[in-house]
Amino acid sequence: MVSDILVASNRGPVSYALREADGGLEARRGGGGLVSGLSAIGPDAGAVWVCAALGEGDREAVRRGVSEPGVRMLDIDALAGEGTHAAAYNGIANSVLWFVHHMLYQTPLEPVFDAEFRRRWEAYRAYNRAFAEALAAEAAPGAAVLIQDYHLALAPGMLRELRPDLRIGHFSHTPWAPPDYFGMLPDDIARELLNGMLGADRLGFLTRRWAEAFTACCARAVGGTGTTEVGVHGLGADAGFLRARSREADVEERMATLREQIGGADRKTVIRVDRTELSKNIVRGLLAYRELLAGWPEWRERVVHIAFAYPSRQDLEVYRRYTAEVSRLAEEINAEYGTETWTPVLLHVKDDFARSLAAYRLADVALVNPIRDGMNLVAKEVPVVSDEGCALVLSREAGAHEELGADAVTVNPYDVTGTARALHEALSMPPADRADRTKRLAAAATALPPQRWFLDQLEALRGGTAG
Ligand SMILES: O=P(O)(O)OC[C@H]1O[C@H](O[C@H]2O[C@H](CO)[C@@H](O)[C@H](O)[C@H]2O)[C@H](O)[C@@H](O)[C@@H]1O
Ligand SMILES: O=c1ccn([C@@H]2O[C@H](COP(=O)(O)OP(=O)(O)O)[C@@H](O)[C@H]2O)c(=O)[nH]1
Repeated sequence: MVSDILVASNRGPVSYALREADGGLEARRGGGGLVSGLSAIGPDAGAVWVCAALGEGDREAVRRGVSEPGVRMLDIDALAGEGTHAAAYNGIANSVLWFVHHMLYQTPLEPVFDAEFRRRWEAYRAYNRAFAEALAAEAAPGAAVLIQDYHLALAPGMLRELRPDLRIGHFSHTPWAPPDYFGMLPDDIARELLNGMLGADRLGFLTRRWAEAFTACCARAVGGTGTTEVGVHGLGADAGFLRARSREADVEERMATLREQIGGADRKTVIRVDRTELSKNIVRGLLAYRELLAGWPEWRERVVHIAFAYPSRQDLEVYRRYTAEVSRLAEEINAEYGTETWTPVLLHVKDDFARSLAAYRLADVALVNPIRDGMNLVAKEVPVVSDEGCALVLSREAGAHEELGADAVTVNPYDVTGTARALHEALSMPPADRADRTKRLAAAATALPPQRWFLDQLEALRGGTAG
């Protein structure tokens, strides 16, 4: 199969689970914002989406030749050697590059760039090469290839060598680290990474801030960005899809269940929906909620915090520890403040998109307080779906803050007391003000819908109007 438009990313639009009962394969929607954004494009665009097999179910699907239209899954371990995917995805992408861009290291102890790191880097190269080779084989002459994210930073340069005829784009869904922080990477690795990306004709970022940080890193480490164009495309929410999906029966059912769990009809709700991800700052969010109950006792019995923290990157020990800490803290708050008739925190850890939409619809306040976040689509989805208006408490370090800051209650994510105060302010917002702000937030959140976001990049890459 040769195609004129290719998309490449680690996580694809579906993943497969093996059914224990009969050994059959069950397809599920992939999680996270990259998939939410790109799925909206759909197979109608004529694009082929090349992605990695992420678990045993996916690998079995590749072996059995099971696939979805327009999706081509790569079994990286079969192509590049057993263990390559885990070493590249867990060992480099998520525990080095993600940590650098989100500035997550606790620097007295980490990072340590030693011989083990170099071995994992080899695997990261092999993983990128497997993608580059698959893309080179699938692409029609002169095709446009849009490579996604930090997992695939080397693929643009490798693909350029294999197929100089292609138009190659790369898009970063994460923040980009400022030069002083990026400078922690060994110099040769930093240069290899930047030069790999600069193999693309065009690089895209979610905000001007991340694009400028990238350009500054290039200026320092490799003397500039050369002929590669750098553009900004602020991925927005898909209003049509979200509004229709959030009115379906399964969402209504979940709203009823949530209302039961909340208790009293006049109780207010503060919601959050995230992967259990270090950068999402869930622990400080819970600490802030506890300070709200301590410092503004009038909210006791009158508010419930619904926290959806669905599993993410559980192969990494630091994520497992973080997940346990989130549960421990939620239990502690419930033990400290809960009564016979009131559970202050409802923590749910199972990935359930319909339930998330139900929470979006009924929330009074949404808490989005990441330490750093490329965009944060949850902040954009809530105002689109909300039934009666929802106040948004938003970290100034989320990419979404550039577009939504004017109508949100802004917080410094490290300032727990400030976040507690912001929650109080948001809960106290007069309903008319809240509804007006929600309308403006929804308009800003949908300014660049995913389909447009994708087509703008495609046009710019093919030499049309730059975004
Ligand atoms: O694939 P995972 O390891 O499970 O992680 C999920 C995704 O997380 C990151 O998403 C980012 O993309 C969003 C859309 O542009 C953006 O709103 C958000 O701020 C980012 O965190 C990651 O960049 C993706 O590659 C992952 O698939
Ligand atoms: O149970 C859920 C809850 C949410 N989401 C979606 O996951 C995405 C999270 O994207 P965001 O940009 O906020 O953060 P990321 O997880 O990509 O860092 C949003 O589109 C959510 O609607 C999901 O797939 N399953």
